Amino acid sequence: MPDLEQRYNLAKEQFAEWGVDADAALQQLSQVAISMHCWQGDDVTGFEGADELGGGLAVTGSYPGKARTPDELRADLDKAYALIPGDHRLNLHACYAELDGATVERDELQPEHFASWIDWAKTNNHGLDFNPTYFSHPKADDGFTLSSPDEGVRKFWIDHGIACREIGASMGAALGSPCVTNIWIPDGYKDLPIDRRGPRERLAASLDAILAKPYDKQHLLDAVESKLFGIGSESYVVGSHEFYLGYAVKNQTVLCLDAGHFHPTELLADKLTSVFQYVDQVLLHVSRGVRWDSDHVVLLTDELNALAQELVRGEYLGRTHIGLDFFDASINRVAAWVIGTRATLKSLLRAMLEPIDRLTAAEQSGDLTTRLALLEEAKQMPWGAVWDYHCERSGVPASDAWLAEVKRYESDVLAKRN
Ligand SMILES: C[C@H](O)[C@H](O)[C@@H](O)C(=O)CO
Ligand SMILES: [Mn+2]
Repeated sequence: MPDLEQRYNLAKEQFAEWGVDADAALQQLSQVAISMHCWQGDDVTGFEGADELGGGLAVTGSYPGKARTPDELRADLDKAYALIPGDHRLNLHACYAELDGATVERDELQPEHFASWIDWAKTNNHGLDFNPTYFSHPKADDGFTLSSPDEGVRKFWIDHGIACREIGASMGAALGSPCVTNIWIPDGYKDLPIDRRGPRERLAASLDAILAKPYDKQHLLDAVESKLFGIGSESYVVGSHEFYLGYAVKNQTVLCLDAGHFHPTELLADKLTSVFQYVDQVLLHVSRGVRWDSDHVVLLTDELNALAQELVRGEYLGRTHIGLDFFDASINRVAAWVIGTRATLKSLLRAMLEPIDRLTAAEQSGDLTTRLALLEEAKQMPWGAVWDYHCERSGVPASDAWLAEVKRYESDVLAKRN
């Protein structure tokens, strides 16, 4: 049985015959930092003592071993990162503040409440991204936050957004890498609204107030995220795709596109070349909806491959922030991170190993037969040998060897939590 390097060298030759440089693909892949989401580790619970998940979000499953404290969550994240090739980021939500038993309302959060996260990120070479938390809170219980008709409620959430931008900017400054701070709100109606206009006008004004203060883009990048519907907001979501696309174009914020936030047959891949005509940067929330926005763990699906192909073929990686957004409590949570992050990296590697020049030449000369034939043959090229070698060279387990590590961690650590 040839070792991984020998297998790689054989694969590399085969790719070279196709006109593809496998070394260059691995070099490009190693530059990609995926923002792994903290909320997969504890079913979006956070550390404020919330006992119910709000905002029309739902996590199903009761797999044992969920992280209960910041230290447990960081230990679980460490384990996951150790099984993924490359240096990656962490995406934090405001409800993961460390308050040491004090009561600090969300509109009063400060960078110091995230000091341990920042120290940990610095030590482990992770960039940080951030999100204000507009759900799982009494002031969001009626389904409205930044678009609420109640001025006091609206002000509270505007101040939360302002506090979170300050926190994001200080994370970015401390780590020397811009912190993408993403606004997603759950606001909407279960049933048919009469006034669709008022909430959207209020949301636009609230966003303007939150984003009024300019920050250095080396520290903070603002993003806005749309959604089609949530549980309890089936008929109307204030922050729809059209709303935020318009807002992002007008204000040149980053536009967040979540794979689960569109109609089930509507795919993100075809949206990228359109939105990149009008916005400079995109934040992707890589997710996997099954029949609805179910936030299943990301796998190497056709949909994910198509997304990666668009990023690579269009040379958009430098303008794209890739974050994960799924939460599954029916399987080992560390494994969920590893499966989803490795799948996302694999999709990018496969796209980087495509014979793009030959495909483009075929298309431009009108030889659509060759284009289709090459696309099909590309599927059986030995990209798996390239991936395994990349894992080994990056010091992480190749193939399915990571699973034994997760199982060991489960019996040594997770199973002892109750
Ligand atoms: C927890 C996140 O803020 C959330 O998943 C958001 O990004 C979203 O996609 C809501 O459906
Ligand atoms: Mn999302």
